[in-house]
Amino acid sequence: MSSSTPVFPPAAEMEILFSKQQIADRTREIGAQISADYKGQSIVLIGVLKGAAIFLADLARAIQVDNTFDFVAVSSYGRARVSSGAVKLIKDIDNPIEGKHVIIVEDILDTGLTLSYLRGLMLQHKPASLKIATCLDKPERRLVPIEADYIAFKIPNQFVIGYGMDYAERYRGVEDIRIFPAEVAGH
Ligand SMILES: O=P(O)(O)OC[C@H]1O[C@H](OP(=O)(O)OP(=O)(O)O)[C@H](O)[C@@H]1O
Ligand code: HPA
Ligand SMILES: [Mg+2]
Repeated sequence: MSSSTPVFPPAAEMEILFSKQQIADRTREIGAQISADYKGQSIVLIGVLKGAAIFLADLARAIQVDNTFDFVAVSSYGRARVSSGAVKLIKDIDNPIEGKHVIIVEDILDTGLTLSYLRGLMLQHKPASLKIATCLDKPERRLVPIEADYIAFKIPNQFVIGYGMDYAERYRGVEDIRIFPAEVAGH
């Protein structure tokens, strides 16, 4: 096969890191934690397209307090490989968040470049409070100091797919979080 031919092995052949059931259980726990922390208040969840869409959909249904949600999209050129890590906003929030309790929702916190950029941007809108919820945290890869307030799972430095996360836009709909084979990622 030519080296430029994309290889998309079946997800079923990849090792499961977290099963659909484990993800559902942790999401429910985080939803309960958020519901307790914001008791009697309203919150705005801001999902970061596209990866966070699926976690946000599940998390929103696990939160018992009044909530709305919105989405932002960013483009990142060479983010994973270049430490300059320029990030640009390509879709802003639809509704104002000034004075609101905001939680940015991500699928994965990796180098931290996406979330530190978004955090700075959202703070300019003067929310009453701003927190971060992420399904996965890969602390070993951090290039900028940033931590999430709600984390479903911490993971080692392995490339994962599923539950919203992609390899070349594939596998986002895979229900478990699986380890993408390093030999394919590095081909
Ligand atoms: O901490 P970082 O190193 O910035 O990486 C994490 C970000 O990278 C991925 O998104 P990506 O920009 O690949 O787009 P996607 O959400 O559409 O997959 C992931 O969904 C996070 O948003
Ligand atoms: N998988 C998918 N997308 C990602 C990852 C990962 O491990 N890290 C940052 N973006
Ligand atoms: Mg993303």
